[in-house]
Amino acid sequence: MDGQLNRRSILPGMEDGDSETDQESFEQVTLRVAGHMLMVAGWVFLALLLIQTLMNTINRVNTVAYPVMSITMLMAWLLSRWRPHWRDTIITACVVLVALYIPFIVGLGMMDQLPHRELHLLAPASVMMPFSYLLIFFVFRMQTALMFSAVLFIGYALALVLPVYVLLPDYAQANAGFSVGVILIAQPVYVLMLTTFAWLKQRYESVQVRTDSLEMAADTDGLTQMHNRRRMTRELQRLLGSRTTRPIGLLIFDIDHFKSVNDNHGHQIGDEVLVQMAQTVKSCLREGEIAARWGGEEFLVAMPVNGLEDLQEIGERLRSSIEAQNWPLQLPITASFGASVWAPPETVDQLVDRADRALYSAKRCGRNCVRAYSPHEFPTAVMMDSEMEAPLPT
Ligand SMILES: Nc1nc2c(ncn2[C@@H]2O[C@H](COP(=O)(O)OP(=O)(O)OP(=O)(O)O)[C@@H](O)[C@H]2O)c(=O)[nH]1
Repeated sequence: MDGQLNRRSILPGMEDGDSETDQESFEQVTLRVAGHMLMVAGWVFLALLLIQTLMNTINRVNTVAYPVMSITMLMAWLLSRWRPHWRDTIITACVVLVALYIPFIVGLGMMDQLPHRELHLLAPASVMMPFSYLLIFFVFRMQTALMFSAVLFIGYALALVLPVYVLLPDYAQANAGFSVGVILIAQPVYVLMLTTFAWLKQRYESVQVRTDSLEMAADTDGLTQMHNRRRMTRELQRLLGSRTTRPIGLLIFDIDHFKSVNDNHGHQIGDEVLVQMAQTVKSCLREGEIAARWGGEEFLVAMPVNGLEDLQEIGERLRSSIEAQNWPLQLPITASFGASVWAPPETVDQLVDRADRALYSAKRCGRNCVRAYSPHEFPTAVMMDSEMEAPLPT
């Protein structure tokens, strides 16, 4: 086991690509639903205006707005075909436009048409309604927002309908009644649009949470909960790319004779040692230092240092605190360390490779020690296990 987990190993049967496909199809669904909603809202809106025109109740504002809105929507449609990746922005812009426009225009129209001062007050209220819905959907979750919106809508409908029949004389009722009808139809359309967006947002958030936890799992070692190799490589690249004034030091260490721990006491004890090792490393970390399980029984720590000596001191502190730990079954667990300081412009691989060579040197020197990379020492540094002579943990 190399300690590296990826999505495949976390969710058996789930391929890496699966989640990406999931997300892609979700985005497609999102856009399709939003597009359908916009189209429905647009058609309802145009139909309402068309009815008004046919019934000759259109006012001077609508005369300008009708062609303007039609042209805007046509251009939005053409634009989204021409630049598909702008589609969600265009759809959002159009929905906001239509959503604001419907009550606004109807409100103005109503002000034009209603003969009684009392009813004039209701017209601006129709402009305020969408903002109220918006606020409700902003504050509450979808189901609660829907409930409040329904209550608000019923109250508003009564406030609109009753005065028309109570206050207006017969001759004005038909005209005002029509405007009131248009306003009332606009309200559910608006709530429907907000509901759709609230639903899409909820879906998006749940996909996001799932994606984040998958990302997290893909970057974390399952046994020790430390960063894994994949994450550490990224962190190292970030560290080397950052403009820190201090040199970057790297420690790589490997538990001594870990195979014999497994062979003599079983893999479960081996795992316990690895978990305790991770806790020991984490407890020794200071701000700005990062650690990972690099693979198997190998760990890596990186941090800004003042030089190679400083790095060796940090390694020595870690080595002695590992040695001083109370390990499962009182095993005499120790680790050997390799240290190297980044020499630009070398890559992450080159830096790790130099630390790894120093680690071989530490193993060769009897283990349980810290060795720094020295370029003169390593032309033939790779040693066989049999040449190493530290005592085995029993
Ligand atoms: N329990 C357990 N063992 C692991 C895990 N990953 C790797 N190992 C074991 O770690 C051991 C590594 O052994 P070697 O590479 O021979 O190294 P070593 O015995 O530590 O010897 P030196 O490094 O030379 O001191 C192998 O027996 C692996 O099976 C793990 O996740 N859990």
